[in-house]
Amino acid sequence: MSLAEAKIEARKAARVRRRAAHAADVGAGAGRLSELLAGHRGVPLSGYMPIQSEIDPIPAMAEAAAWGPVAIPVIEAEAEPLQFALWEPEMPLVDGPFGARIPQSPVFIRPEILIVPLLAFTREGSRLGYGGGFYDRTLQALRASGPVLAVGFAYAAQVAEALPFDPNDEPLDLLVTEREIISF
Ligand SMILES: Nc1nc2c(c(=O)[nH]1)N(C=O)[C@@H](CNc1ccc(C(=O)N[C@@H](CCC(=O)O)C(=O)O)cc1)CN2
Ligand SMILES: Nc1ncnc2c1ncn2[C@@H]1O[C@H](COP(=O)(O)OP(=O)(O)OP(=O)(O)O)[C@@H](O)[C@H]1O
Repeated sequence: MSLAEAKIEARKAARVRRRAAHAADVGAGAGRLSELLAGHRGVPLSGYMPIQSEIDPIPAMAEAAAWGPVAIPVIEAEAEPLQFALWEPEMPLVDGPFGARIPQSPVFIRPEILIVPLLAFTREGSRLGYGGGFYDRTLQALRASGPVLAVGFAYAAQVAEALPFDPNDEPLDLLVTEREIISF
């Protein structure tokens, strides 16, 4: 199996596990994320507007927004890093590419903490996304230009024993699930 085929298979398996976890979600994840973010108050951070069966970080983002700048990802172009637009609870949003909501009038910032959505993770800190390479490109660019903490946010059930690895894959620094905070 080629690497690309292995990633497709891993994504399929991960979607099944994530969907089941989402159906059973009682909302415990955002509390754990808040716990972690409380140690970094005022640091500019990026969350995300959940799509599909992603775990919901919005309550933790809303709390963090009381202390410092919070942003959400915006795709400016294919094969380019993501940009991050300032976000406030209840602000007007419009549909962006792939169904993720984005601000109507984006004001971009450089986050130092990225809450990263994912399909699957390993206990060694690898991550599998949707295959756009957006977070890989973004983390590579941010890591080259200054401090950044990549915090995966996922259901515990999204763990994989191993994931197909390509040299462009950027590792996570931390991972938060509804059960625990794992540092790599
Ligand atoms: N909530 C959230 N926002 C985000 C991301 C994300 O992963 N989650 N992104 C992180 O990159 C960017 C959006 N990128 C995405 C890339 C592909 C797909 C996706 O669903 N792809 C389809 C296949 C392609 C298609 O529909 O044409 C799929 O997964 O089946 C979703 C988001 C920016 N915003
Ligand atoms: N920094 C980079 N420079 C060039 N190509 C890259 C870079 N990062 C990723 N890519 C390419 O983008 C494609 C998609 O990458 P990959 O399958 O790892 O995406 P993903 O991590 O699942 O998605 P995402 O990061 O958007 O959540 C691959 O062909 C990968 O080699």
